Amino acid sequence: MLKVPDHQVAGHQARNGQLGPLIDDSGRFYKPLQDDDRGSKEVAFYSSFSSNTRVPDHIRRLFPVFHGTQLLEASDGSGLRPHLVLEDVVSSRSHPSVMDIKIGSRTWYPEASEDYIQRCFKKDRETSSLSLGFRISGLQIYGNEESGFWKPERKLVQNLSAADVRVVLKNFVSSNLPVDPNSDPDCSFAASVYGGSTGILAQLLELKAWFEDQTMYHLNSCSVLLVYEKEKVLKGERSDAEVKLIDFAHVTEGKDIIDHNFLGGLCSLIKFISEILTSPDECTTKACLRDSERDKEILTSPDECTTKVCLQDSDKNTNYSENGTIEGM
Ligand SMILES: O=P(O)(O)O[C@@H]1[C@@H](OP(=O)(O)O)[C@H](OP(=O)(O)O)[C@H](O)[C@H](OP(=O)(O)O)[C@H]1OP(=O)(O)O
Ligand SMILES: Nc1ncnc2c1ncn2[C@@H]1O[C@H](COP(=O)(O)OP(=O)(O)O)[C@@H](O)[C@H]1O
Repeated sequence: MLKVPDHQVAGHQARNGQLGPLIDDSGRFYKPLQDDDRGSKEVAFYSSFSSNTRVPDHIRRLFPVFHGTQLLEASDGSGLRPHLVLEDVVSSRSHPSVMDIKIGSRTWYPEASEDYIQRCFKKDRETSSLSLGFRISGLQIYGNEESGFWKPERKLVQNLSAADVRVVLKNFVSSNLPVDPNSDPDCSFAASVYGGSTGILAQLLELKAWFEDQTMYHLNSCSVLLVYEKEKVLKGERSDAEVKLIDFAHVTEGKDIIDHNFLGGLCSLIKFISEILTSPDECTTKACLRDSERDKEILTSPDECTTKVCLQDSDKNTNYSENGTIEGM
């Protein structure tokens, strides 16, 4: 029996009669192929990647397992449609905390249509992509049985400033939910989720080492999904924190060239996470910016804004209201 996923945090969703992914009880994730060439491109990537003997096993396990394609009734009622059959990477967890982070300072690529490039370029400028090399596309953080999940609105998440991105990466591994305006994220799960020899940082570093070498694929507009189960951490069990790469609708051939765009974004994410582990109370960037308007100033007129840069920790400027939205942005 197919159903709408409970723990999807970004992308096209199968709710309200729309076209989106479905899951079953056996741990499979069915992603519908879109009408244009995005669907066929993603199938081509998974087919190539899953049979590519040059991909080492420790890298392969950072991608969902691919089980081919299957014709299924689409979620929008339009009839039979081919779907990618993938491993459902959250299915083994009952209350997964999940974050989707789109990697790369540019999500467009020269081979795309002019219209697509313009749309991507606008989103990259308006989000943290251009300034940081990545943007948070969506997330959910499990609190407890009473509070359930904190799942901020996607548009809000995508408009975070550099400083706010750091706060959200801290929130993701904190026991106090962001809805409490009086408490800073305590980062109490940082060591078990981000740290350790098998934690998220170690997995991202393995990925980075591979991207320093591989020239087969350029992962344009692709995301890393960070997943963990809070209850395991609370029980003192070994953390199940995982990194999985998803969304390959815009992959292009590497043509013997390093994927600098992905590699740069990944390095930036690694820096944020490393700094949370080593100095959770300190400011990430030397020049913390008061708000995202300042980010834009730096990008548009870098020489003019140096005097305006504020050295104050802008964590203090972020307040979460009771309904989970972020105030003061
Ligand atoms: O439709 P939208 O505006 O939600 O845009 C989708 C994006 O949502 P977002 O920017 O997060 O709001 C969406 O981004 P996320 O996966 O949510 O990060 C994709 O970029 C999607 O394009 P594609 O299917 O990968 O080609 C985007 O779909 P298209 O607009 O390219 O169809
Ligand atoms: N293999 C998977 N297992 C579980 N969840 C997934 C998987 N692939 C994607 N998702 C969920 O679906 C969301 C959107 O996926 P994505 O492939 O980016 O779709 P789109 O092409 O519509 O943007 C992700 O943010 C994640 O929550």
